[in-house]
Amino acid sequence: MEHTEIGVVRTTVDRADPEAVAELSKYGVATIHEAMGRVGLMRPYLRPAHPKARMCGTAVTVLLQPGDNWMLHVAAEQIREGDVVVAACTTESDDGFFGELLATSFRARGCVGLVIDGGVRDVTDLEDMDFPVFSRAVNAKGTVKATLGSVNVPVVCGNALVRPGDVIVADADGVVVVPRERAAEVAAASAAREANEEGKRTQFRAGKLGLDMYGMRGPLAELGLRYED
Ligand SMILES: O=C([O-])CC(=O)C(=O)O
Ligand SMILES: [Mg+2]
Repeated sequence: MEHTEIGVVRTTVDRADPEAVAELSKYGVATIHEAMGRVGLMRPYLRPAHPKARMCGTAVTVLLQPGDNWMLHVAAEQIREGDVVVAACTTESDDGFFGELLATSFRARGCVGLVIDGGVRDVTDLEDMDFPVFSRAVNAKGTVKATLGSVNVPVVCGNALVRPGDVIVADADGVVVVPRERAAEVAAASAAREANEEGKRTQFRAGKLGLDMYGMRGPLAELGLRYED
């Protein structure tokens, strides 16, 4: 997707249903990604800026220009309780767009985390604040406020399409985007998947092998797998 909308701030966002967001917050990124049909994952170069980072919320999207964090300040005004800010950039840039000052501002507006296809700084402070951030880099290099981008337009962040109001879940495994219309359905599918895994876990704990649980012996024999002394 091309980033074509520059100089726009959409002030009305159709956010995912809060109950579905609360449901999704119970599940890990791997579970949600699988339950969705193996789609929606951002690229794995987006990493937590500190180990405990985890978040679930509705997206306020930002389109940044490289080396310029002006639109993050514009976005702050659009944040509502429970939002995650998702910041993409018109072209690759790993400067330190965001730090503890912006985190303080975002949190005061109700923001529960940031995903940014760019760099962040002040990561020790972010950890002390327990403000979850996922970024492509940690970089002390600062940014300017000189060029227009956009807020609350569809963006591509970490190779995934994010529309304002979509659900973002991020944990140590990565970042997944759940389209806002699918939030309740994906939460239900995640619950079913988790129940299924609990069944398998119980059997593994009891010593059962995947070979038997998944009926793998027949296909392996058909392919000619031999057991030798
Ligand atoms: O001020 C900035 O441009 C980024 C930063 O370090 C902060 O938000 O603390
Ligand atoms: Mg700072």
